Amino acid sequence: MSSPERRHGLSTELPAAQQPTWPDRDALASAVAALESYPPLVFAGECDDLRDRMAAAAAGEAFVLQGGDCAETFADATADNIRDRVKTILQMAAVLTYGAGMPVIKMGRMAGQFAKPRSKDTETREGVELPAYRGDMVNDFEFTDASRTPDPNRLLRAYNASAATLNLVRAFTRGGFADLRHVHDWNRGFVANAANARYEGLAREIDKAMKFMAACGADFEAMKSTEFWSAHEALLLDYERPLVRVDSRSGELYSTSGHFLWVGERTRQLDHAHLDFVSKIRNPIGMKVSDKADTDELLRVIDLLDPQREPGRLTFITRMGAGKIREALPPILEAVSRSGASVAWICDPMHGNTFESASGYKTRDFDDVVEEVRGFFDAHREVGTVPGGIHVELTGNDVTECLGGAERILDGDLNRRYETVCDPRLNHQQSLELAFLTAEMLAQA
Ligand SMILES: O=C[C@H](O)[C@H](O)COP(=O)(O)O
Ligand SMILES: C=C(OP(=O)(O)O)C(=O)O
Ligand SMILES: [Mn+2]
Repeated sequence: MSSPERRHGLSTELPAAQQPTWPDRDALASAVAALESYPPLVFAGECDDLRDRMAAAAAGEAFVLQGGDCAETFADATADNIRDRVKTILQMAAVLTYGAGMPVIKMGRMAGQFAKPRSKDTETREGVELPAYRGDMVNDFEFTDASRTPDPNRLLRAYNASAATLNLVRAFTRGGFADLRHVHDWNRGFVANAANARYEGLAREIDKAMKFMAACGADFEAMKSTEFWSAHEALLLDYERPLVRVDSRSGELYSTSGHFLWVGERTRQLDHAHLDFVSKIRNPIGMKVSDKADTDELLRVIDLLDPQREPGRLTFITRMGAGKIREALPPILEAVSRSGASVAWICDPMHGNTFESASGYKTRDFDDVVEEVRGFFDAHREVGTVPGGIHVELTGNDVTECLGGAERILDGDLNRRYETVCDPRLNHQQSLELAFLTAEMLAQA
């Protein structure tokens, strides 16, 4: 049996928060050995390319859009769901590209987002206490003892679901589905809906720009495909460590589970395993930063993860809450700027704005989401730093999980299609609205 402890010198000595307790250690060892033998999902050279793209975002020459489910599930990894999520991201990206006047780096919270940190280790329903759902990579959402018991075979199912998802994403984005002319037509359909009349002006401007490009003889054939990157939280170390590989070109370590990995708010302790793990891989990496982040601690994180101050290496994904960002973000931006690090800044307007609705659903209000993005742009303007992108939990489906938006989803509507197994996502319509509103902010930035 191979030993994950010694593989590539990736330590398992350090404490790691939010890891499951696998009851069957032999099954875990077999699953880890199988993962070690599987082909990489991404190639190191692609990760290098993405690092270059992220350097442009850090410098204000590109804008990042990261989007996808809070928690992917095996059952929902269907062609239709994947297509509709990619379509939503492409539509948002087209609008943002126009607003920003810059390339948009498109990244799915996809093909690996199968593990979740939780506030509590257990969940209690009607007096029955079971392990919390920790993502399909660990256990099943169904509330039974058997389903909630962590099962290491799920690590292999997660790998397979990620491989199938990434394969289809690559096919969609390279095989003609991403044609800018289709994407623009879809967006015309969106503004044709009377509820979205507010966005007609911007859509008309984009229409004119497309006609202008066509008249100038722009090569639309070259715009039939696009780069699209995979990203997920590097949470479950029994999945991440075995998928680390030595790049045959450089001898350096890369995660091959996704192009971009981030460390979450609950696992970013400086002396713990997750930051140590990402410090050892060459991929572009991110870390979530809440309003509770201490600036001295962030400077030490930079020294650990980006000692060479390499543009594109490190991204901070801020998630502070609409009511806190204007106060909490500027001092952090100032301190990080002074350190000389060239980090990319991305706004996650979701995780600081979660609350329980009167009817008991975990939800977010669309207005809070927009307000946090506005606060993000304002904070960067105030300090003179670069707002580099947004990070959104979304789906291409017409779910009812977040309140508000032009369709005015109310608390009483949430039960109609509340389908997430973890956090509430913007639906297709709300996602496009956010893109139009962010494009307006970018145009003014
Ligand atoms: O996306 C992540 C959630 O915010 C995290 O898993 C915590 O959720 P919980 O408070 O429902 O456990
Ligand atoms: C758990 C998540 O976020 P955070 O680490 O910011 O809480 C998430 O992105 O789903
Ligand atoms: Mn989430």
